[in-house]
Amino acid sequence: MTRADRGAQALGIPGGVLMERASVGMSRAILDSFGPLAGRRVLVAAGGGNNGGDGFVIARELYRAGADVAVFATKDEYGGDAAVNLDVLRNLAVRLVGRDAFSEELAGADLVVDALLGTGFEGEVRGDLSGLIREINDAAAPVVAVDVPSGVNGSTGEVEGPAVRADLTVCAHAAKVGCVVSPGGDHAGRVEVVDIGIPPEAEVEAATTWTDAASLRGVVPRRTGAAHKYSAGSLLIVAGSSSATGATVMVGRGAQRAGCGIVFVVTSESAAHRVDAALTEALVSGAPEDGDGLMSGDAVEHILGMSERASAIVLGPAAGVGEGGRRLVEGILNGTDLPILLDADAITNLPGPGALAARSGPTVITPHAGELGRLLGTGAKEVSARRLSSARRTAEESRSCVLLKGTDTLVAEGERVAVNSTGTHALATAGTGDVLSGVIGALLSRGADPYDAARTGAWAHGRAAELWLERTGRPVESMVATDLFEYLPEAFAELL
Ligand SMILES: NC(=O)C1=CN([C@@H]2O[C@H](COP(=O)(O)OP(=O)(O)OC[C@H]3O[C@@H](n4cnc5c(N)ncnc54)[C@H](O)[C@@H]3O)[C@@H](O)[C@H]2O)[C@@H](O)CC1
Ligand SMILES: [K+]
Repeated sequence: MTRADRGAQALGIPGGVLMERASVGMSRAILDSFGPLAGRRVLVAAGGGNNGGDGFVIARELYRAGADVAVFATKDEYGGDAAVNLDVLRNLAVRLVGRDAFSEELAGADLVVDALLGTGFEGEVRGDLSGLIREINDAAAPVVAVDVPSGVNGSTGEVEGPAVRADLTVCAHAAKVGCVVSPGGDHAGRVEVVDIGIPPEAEVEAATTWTDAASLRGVVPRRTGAAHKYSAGSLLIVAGSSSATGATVMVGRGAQRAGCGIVFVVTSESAAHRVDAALTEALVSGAPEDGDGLMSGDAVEHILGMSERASAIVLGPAAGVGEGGRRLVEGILNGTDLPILLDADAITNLPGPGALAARSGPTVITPHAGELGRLLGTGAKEVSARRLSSARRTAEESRSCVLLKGTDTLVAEGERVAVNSTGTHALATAGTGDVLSGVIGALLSRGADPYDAARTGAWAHGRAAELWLERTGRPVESMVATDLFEYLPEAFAELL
């Protein structure tokens, strides 16, 4: 954003013009959501930088719309465009209030505009600003954040101290990373983007992008007229144990609904007939198991033999954790160059991200924060606090594609990170992760590259859950993972 902003100014567009356009657009968005504001009390809290400058223009615009506007400015002296716009307010019937009157204004406000800190902020909020932020969060009035909720790092989504909890965040030019990546994203409320007039010459290619349907056009591999079941994608699923067959079935059915031509399954010998009965269209075989009913290291040979008929492998769900599992994972990773997706127990069986770096074939891992925390040795809490950098770091150290699950599922590979746009908390239920592995595995088997397979899979999986909610009108709590199968085809249809 900073580079796009500077680029526009280097082309000759004055910073004050960008500020005016941003703030006028934001004001319109505010009025659309909370208007009409005639006679209503609005409190604008403005910080010392250009985010505060935006706040001054928004104050002027909402005043023009008839609101009773009070502005609290944190600094005594302003410079540049912010100073110009603060001076305009002195000529209008907008009340400029001091810190002593802030709390009282806040108590009487119908709407609060948070223009304290924007993209110029990082680290932990210093000084009196943290007190202001706490007060805003305790107030009854709805809160609109300008560009980024104050206290949220706009570039990473990290939150190190108090941060504003907004109902609406209005972003200039593009959604800020911090407004969509957790935990910052959980502070942003609804996110709206307003155009501020950045010309194409000043556009910057972002390292972090938003996976929406438009960004996936042309990415999903199509089945051609000359296809046979192998050319349409042949996936080998290595999963489950004698006592756990459900996950295997979920992966298989997810893969089938994501267009995989043929699914092979290898599972523990004593479970094979049950998986076979549940997966009508799949070819299921059993592999040697240990005393606990888990596939043992001895299963590697059988699995590698089966892999000769496959174009991708999904390795992991419910296969068990331990010495046998470790030998299994190691043997498969080193034994084939096929694209491999590792999930759940297969991730836990890895000694560290470096264990994947030596592979010559493509690898995708799909951990949640707990699994990634174990893999990195940092713990789930640290991963949850720094999702973007944790995913990036893992992608770098493992030289793999990393899908970090969450409400803001991230897909990281090399320098790139994609933030998924679909999904609902209905997905917070057992088995949905297995379905996701199957979907991504199917896309890998159909020839999609790992990054595209992972972000397409995440998008379609989230979209299927949204469609289930829309079509059935049922409460989020009642969704089960198998509900996704009916809606995956419709989700994919939206991408074709
Ligand atoms: N031409 C431009 O530059 C445009 C800027 N825009 C607005 O300007 C914002 C960026 O402005 P700035 O770069 O001036 O930065 P900000 O206004 O986001 O932040 C700078 C202010 O925050 C304070 N600050 C920084 N770190 C702090 C910390 N840890 N604790 C307490 N205070 C801290 C600084 O002292 C300074 O007063 C954007 O978010 C957007 O709202 C938009 O108006 C679009 C155009
Ligand atoms: K803000």
